[in-house]
Amino acid sequence: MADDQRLDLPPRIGIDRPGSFSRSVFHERHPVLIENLLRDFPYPAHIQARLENLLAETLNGTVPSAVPPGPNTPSWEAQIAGCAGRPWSELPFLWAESYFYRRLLEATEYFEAESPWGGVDLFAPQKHAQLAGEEIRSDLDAYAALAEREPDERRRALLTASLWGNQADLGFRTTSSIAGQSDVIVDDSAAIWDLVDGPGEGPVIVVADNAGRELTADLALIDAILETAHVELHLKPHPYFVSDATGRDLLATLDTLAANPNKPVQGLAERLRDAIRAERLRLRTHGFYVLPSTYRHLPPGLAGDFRAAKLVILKGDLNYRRLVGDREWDAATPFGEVVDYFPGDVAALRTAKSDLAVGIPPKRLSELETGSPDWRVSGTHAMMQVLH
Ligand SMILES: O=P(O)(O)OC[C@H]1O[C@](O)(CO)[C@@H](O)[C@@H]1O
Repeated sequence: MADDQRLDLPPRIGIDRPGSFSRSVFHERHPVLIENLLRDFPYPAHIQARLENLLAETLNGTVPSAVPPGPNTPSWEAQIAGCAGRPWSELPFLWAESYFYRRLLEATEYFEAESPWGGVDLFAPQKHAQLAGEEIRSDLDAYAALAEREPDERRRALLTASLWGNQADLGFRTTSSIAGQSDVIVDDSAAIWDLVDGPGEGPVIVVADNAGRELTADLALIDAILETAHVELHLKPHPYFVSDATGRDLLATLDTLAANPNKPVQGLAERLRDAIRAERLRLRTHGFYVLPSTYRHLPPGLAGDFRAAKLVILKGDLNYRRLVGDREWDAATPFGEVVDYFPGDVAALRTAKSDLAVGIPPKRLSELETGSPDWRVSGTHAMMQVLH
């Protein structure tokens, strides 16, 4: 279980505390997630049984020593060696969740070349439903209307849309519905644009999170960034957490944009496709993005890419957990102090959907704790935090 061993870091968030959000993910959300998979796919009996057994194991069992099939075997071997035989209930939240999703791919034979279920994205039905949905259509109508606005106003709107786009996380919606947008608790947006427009030949790297409404908003933001910088969009190499965006999702999203009746949206699809062909927009992926490690343990190649970038924009809650460390931080701890290890300039854009946060001004923090006690996990509060 590679993670930072520094003794002065707060304890890791676990999944054992009754009443905690992290425990509810395993005990309330995952049973529904498995039920949804059994509803969405006509799995044969052996896959149904594997899914049910996996769920039971996570609720009451221990971690087996076998390494689930798929890429990154050496990393998983090392990770599992540190956890085999331990009850799931004792595992750190980040590790347990990441391993759970890897085991889901095993149960559904995702990596089995000879299986008819091999390569079938188990979350595709939910992703497709969102891409075909009314909410995306109305997002794109709003995008089209932005064409009339002043450049600064457009930029502000696109960054805000990408930030709140993170609410559209289908895993989160498994058991919770998000009740509206409250406020942006920390807003470092000016620093983001300064870095994007600043000197240097390096690309702006956008590390994507969810497909669907979030990726759609991210692509509109990327189009605006392309006016002053090259962009690299980093996607997951294979399905992982519920709606995580892969290359296949990106292509489906471009098709959705191209088929939209609004001319400005069709124009967006065309510019993005041209930018990909011309390699001003590069699509990348990396095995690191589907491991339980934090960003403190970046592989050297990816760390070098981040160092050379103008700015790295990390989207979403899971990336935030991996950046900050999934620990019981005092939320008033300065963001820069916690992430000063990061190899380059970094911006985190997330709606808060898990227990951790840092960089909240103390006065604001006490207002939140009294006025909106569930602000950390409700998805209704957002933050844009920058280290440079
Ligand atoms: O899609 P995001 O923003 O990374 O969020 C994933 C969310 O799913 C969870 O992992 C729970 O399943 C949360 O902890 C996290 O907030």
